[in-house]
Amino acid sequence: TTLKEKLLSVVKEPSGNGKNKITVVGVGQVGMACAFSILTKYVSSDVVLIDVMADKLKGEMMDLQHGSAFLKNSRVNASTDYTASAGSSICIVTAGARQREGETRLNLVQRNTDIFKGIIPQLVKHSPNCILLIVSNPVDILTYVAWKLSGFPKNRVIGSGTNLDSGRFRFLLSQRLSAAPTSCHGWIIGEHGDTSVPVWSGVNVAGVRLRDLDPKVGTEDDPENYGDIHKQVVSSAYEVIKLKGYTSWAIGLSVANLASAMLRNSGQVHAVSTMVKGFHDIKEEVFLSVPCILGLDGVTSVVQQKLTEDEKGLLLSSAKTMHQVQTNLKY
Ligand SMILES: NC(=O)c1ccc[n+]([C@@H]2O[C@H](COP(=O)([O-])OP(=O)(O)OC[C@H]3O[C@@H](n4cnc5c(N)ncnc54)[C@H](O)[C@@H]3O)[C@@H](O)[C@H]2O)c1
Ligand SMILES: O=C1N[C@](c2ccsc2)(c2cccc(Nc3ccc(F)cc3)n2)CC(O)=C1Sc1ccccc1Cl
Repeated sequence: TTLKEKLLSVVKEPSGNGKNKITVVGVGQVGMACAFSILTKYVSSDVVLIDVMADKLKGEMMDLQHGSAFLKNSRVNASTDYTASAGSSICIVTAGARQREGETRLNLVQRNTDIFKGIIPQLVKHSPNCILLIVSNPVDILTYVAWKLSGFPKNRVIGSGTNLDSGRFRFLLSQRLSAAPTSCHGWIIGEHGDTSVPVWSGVNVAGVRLRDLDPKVGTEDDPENYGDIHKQVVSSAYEVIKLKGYTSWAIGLSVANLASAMLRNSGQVHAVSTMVKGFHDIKEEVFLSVPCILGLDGVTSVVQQKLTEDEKGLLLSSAKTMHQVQTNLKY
């Protein structure tokens, strides 16, 4: 008998996975920030990393495993083989190619779509009941691609969308108002990134809408230029890239927050990318961000915001752009 057999008498062999198993595909800057945030915020005690770079993958796994004693005994595993992801409740996809100098967005989208062809069917095969949470860019289009490749119902294919945009907006607004970011309520919807849509009519602190105090808030002729806050959401993304070469912590924390909301079946509302055909007169099958109620089934409800004609117009033009790019994709 081995020392272990002398030490322990088995009552029952431990069964499969816990209910909070999360797989992260792509162990680059974003994927590792997601994994680290999930582990340190105790969102999951069972994280699996997947990538094609075997050495980087093993190194990141080992480095996180060595912290297990400080992570409430969370388990971290890694493999280039998708069998390791089996039974995941959430699969987070951050894998992707970086935009090359002068590369068109459409070319990058096709390259990332080709990468997704090797990822999504594998995740689906081993975790047929999971929620797919897409982070790779362009996130709204790639969430549509993941939905098409997975065959999942639309409630279980979610893009991080404008969750990060909204988080940056709330931080910047909190700086202007000297109130905590969690007390500054503002929703950025639509296409993630440069052409996102701030819903100024809903921006409020304790239910007091800034628009009710000053109808010019967020407009071009607002003497205090609150509209600059949304411009800064975009410019700060470029500034972080210029300063450190990539972004990681904010996106990692926002993705961990989404995972937590779903795993706790919380019903929390988050701006995430979902299939918006039928909302706000959108006729195309596209994914854009709107406020969604999140739970164990992914997106269970969409909040029907009252939008101005301008806000609706911006959404519709994003829907058209998405649709055009999507119809040119080969997958
Ligand atoms: N949605 C958002 O708000 C948001 C914010 C920041 C970054 N991003 C996006 O996240 C993505 C990742 O960014 P990053 O800085 O981590 O990039 P990165 O280059 O550091 O990491 C990408 C990782 O993907 C892996 N990979 C490539 N092909 C793969 C495949 N076929 N299977 C598995 N893994 C594969 C690479 O090996 C690499 O480790 C980019 O598309 C970026 O634009 C999105
Ligand atoms: O914080 C970021 N960093 C990225 C980044 C991370 C590593 S390399 C570039 C970023 C920063 C700036 C621009 C930009 N554009 C882009 C467009 C389409 C793509 F397919 C990929 C990237 N992307 C990726 C990204 O989506 C973000 S959020 C972001 C970007 C632009 C405007 C507003 C926001 Cl809230």
